[in-house]
Formats: sequence, structure tokens, C-alpha cells
Amino acid sequence: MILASASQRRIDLLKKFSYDFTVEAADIEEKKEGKDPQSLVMALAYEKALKVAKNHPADLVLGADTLVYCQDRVYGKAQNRDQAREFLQDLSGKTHQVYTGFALVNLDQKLKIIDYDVTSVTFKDLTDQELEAYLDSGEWEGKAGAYAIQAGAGNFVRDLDGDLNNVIGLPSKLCDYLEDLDQ
Ligand SMILES: Cc1cn([C@H]2C[C@H](O)[C@@H](COP(=O)(O)OP(=O)(O)OP(=O)(O)O)O2)c(=O)[nH]c1=O
Repeated sequence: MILASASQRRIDLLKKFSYDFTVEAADIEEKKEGKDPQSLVMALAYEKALKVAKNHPADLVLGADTLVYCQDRVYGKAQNRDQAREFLQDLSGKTHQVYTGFALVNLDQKLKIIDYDVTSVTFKDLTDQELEAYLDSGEWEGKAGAYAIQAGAGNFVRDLDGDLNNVIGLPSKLCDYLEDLDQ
């Protein structure tokens, strides 16, 4: 299998799920707008998988995409520190949803599986001090919603409903599909 991703989090998760794979990042323009969140993450996951599958038509390729959704707004990666502050101020004290879409594609076998999972995360009220310290850490960079639950922002979480792996970048239910394909 080929993981069509540059995300170290996805590489770590897929290793944890115990699958053999190689990595080839799919360079696509990620426009996170214009659709409902589940359609967006599934479309982007498929686009990533397809881009790499075209170079490797005989192989199984996995693509994925994660976004944060809060009060009808989609949050991708923050472009800069000020935007990261704005994202985290929006999420402070609220419940939001993290969507991860994934796509498994094998062009030669005409295989195309696309699905998603959603996890609800509630943040406590963040103080200005906590927020600035988090921005200083740089952990927000390259993460949807400008936070990483697996690191410092784990302390921001008051409640989590659903799959933690899904927040970090690959849902656990992906394993069910991979096991089915193995048989
Ligand atoms: C919310 C959240 C996101 N993330 C990460 C997972 C994803 O890597 C990233 C969302 O960006 P994505 O656009 O889904 O992925 P990516 O650009 O990092 O990698 P690629 O497109 O090559 O697969 O945010 C965390 O690591 N922890 C979190 O708590």
C-alpha cells in the first residue's frame, strides 16, 4: 500500500495500525470550501489518493484529509500566527467537530472506497496566557484548526466524543476496510 500523504501524524498512525506501506505525498491544492464538511474531506482524500494512484495503477493507495468544523465554519490549517490565534479563540469554550475523510484506490482493480468519520471535541475556555504560550510552541503549524490534540493542545480538551485517532488524521475504522481487503 502507498500512503499518499506528507503528514507525519498519518505515517505514525498507519504504523500503529500495523500495515506495511510506503509514502508518496500527493501535492494538490486543498481548497476547503464550497461543500458540507464530510463531502469536502472525502473529495480531498479521493483527490490525493487518485493523484498518486495514477503513478502506481497496480497498487492500493490511501489518501486522507482532516478539517475542523465549528458553528458552520470550516477550519483548515492556519496561514500564520495571527490566524492561528483567531482559530483558537473561536474554538475556545466550544464544542466543534473534526472530520477525516479517507479514500482507498486501486486503479487496475477498479477499487474505490471512500468514507469518513467525525469526532466531537469540546475545548475549555482558553486564557490569553495559555493561548500565547501555545502559539509560541509552534505546534499549531500544519494542523487543521491550528491545534494538535496529541500534544500540548490535549490540555485544552474538556470532552471528546468519538475516535481520537480520527482527530489526529486517520480514523480507526479504516482498519476494518483494510482487513476486508486483506482477505
Ligand atoms: C485537529 C488535528 C489535526 N491534525 C493534523 C492531521 C493532518 O496532518 C492535518 C490536517 O491537514 P490535512 O490537509 O488533512 O493533511 P496534511 O496536509 O497534513 O497531509 P497530506 O495532505 O499530505 O495527507 O492536521 C493533528 O495532527 N492533530 C489534531 O488534533
